[in-house]
Amino acid sequence: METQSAAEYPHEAMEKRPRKRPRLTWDMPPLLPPMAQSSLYCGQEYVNGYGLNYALSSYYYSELPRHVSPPWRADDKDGHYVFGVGENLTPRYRILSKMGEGTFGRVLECWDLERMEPVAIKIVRSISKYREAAMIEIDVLQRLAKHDLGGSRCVRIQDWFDYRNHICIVFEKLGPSLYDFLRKNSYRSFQIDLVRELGRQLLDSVAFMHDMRLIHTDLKPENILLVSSEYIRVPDYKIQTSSRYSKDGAYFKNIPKSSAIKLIDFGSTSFEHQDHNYVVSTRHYRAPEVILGLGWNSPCDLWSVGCILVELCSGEALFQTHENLEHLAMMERVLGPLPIHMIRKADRHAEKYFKRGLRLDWPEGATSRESMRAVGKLPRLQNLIMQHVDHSAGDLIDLLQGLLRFDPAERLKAQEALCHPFFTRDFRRSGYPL
Ligand SMILES: Nc1ncnc2c1ncn2[C@@H]1O[C@H](COP(=O)(O)OP(=O)(O)OP(=O)(O)O)[C@@H](O)[C@H]1O
Repeated sequence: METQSAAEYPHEAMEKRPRKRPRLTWDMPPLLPPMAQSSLYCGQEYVNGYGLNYALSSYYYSELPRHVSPPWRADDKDGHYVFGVGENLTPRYRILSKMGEGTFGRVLECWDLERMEPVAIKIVRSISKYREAAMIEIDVLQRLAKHDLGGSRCVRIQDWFDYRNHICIVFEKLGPSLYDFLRKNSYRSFQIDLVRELGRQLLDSVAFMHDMRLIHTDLKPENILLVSSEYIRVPDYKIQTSSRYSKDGAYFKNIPKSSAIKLIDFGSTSFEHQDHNYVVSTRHYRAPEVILGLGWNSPCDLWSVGCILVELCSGEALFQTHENLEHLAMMERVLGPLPIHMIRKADRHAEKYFKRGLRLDWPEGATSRESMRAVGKLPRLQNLIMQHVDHSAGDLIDLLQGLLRFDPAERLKAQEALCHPFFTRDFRRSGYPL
């Protein structure tokens, strides 16, 4: 068994969906990347999909004084800060690479020249609505940090500042997201003991937030980061019996060396006392009450956890859809019929998905044969789990049925889920290292 770092993963040709799915714009076709204005600045991300290597950029930047910020330059057309690898952000932080991008801004790996350690800095777009949301995120992060004494559940904020009209949030640097890990591992599922350990930590973090009357609202594998980038390469016995993967190296899969995870992205976090009727969550993880316009609260996070656990077991998102009616049809296919009392309360935008206010307008309302096929090929929850899980399937199915209850009032709460036999029963199983 060899130990490697996730940053060294080969990019495999099994792309099924974009690296990062925008929260609310996901239902629209993804935007093409803007033309690289200059390969020297933020164009670095367009060089064959990889960042410029540090040595190359430090060649360009060798002329710059070491401890100053670069001269002011205009933001790009989307309000993103234009950066160059190797230059300083402020005199304290040197930019090493780009780690990620979301709706709110870009996350850069930087070297903290004061504490001599790597950090991740989210540079928020210089657009007022994102600046305002960033200030709320900072408030949430500071509340979480105050109460999460061990700092083990949510990413730690180290500092924040306003730089050239960009709110910059300095975080501890974490490893890849669970989504990145699955993707770079050809979407091979995680073994059940790892799913159990990830699920336990995820629910513990959600319970912690809910105790503080905070609702994350955007839980998804992209927003769950492994603390460490290290992984182990092991033989993949499941796949050795399948002819699907017979290329070189395909008999191996990567598993994280440590299962420790933390939540990130509190940009959409909401307070429980607020009025909740707007649309939240990334499509695949969106709860039925959100789609039906019934109003939502903390149970919407537990629905997302249910979808995430299925994805970790199967390797693929459970509800791969872009539209509401198809999404509801998929839910019914996997979980059974929607309760009539929820159908009756659907708001005026959602009532069109139902026939005479009694049942889903499906398959009559389907937009294409392809859509009907996508729904039709989905198995029932029990079968789906049995296909992927060898032991503990019964307990896992029972837990998922509690997390994926249509009625939010009946859905398991995070603390209740943590007490479920899937987590508490003694299987004399091999624990997964934290
Ligand atoms: N502390 C961190 N350490 C390592 N990588 C990080 C860290 N924080 C964020 N990232 C990377 O940056 C990406 C974007 O971060 P984040 O989700 O906070 O941005 P966002 O703009 O709020 O995204 P969204 O569009 O989902 O709201 C993450 O998916 C992850 O890959």
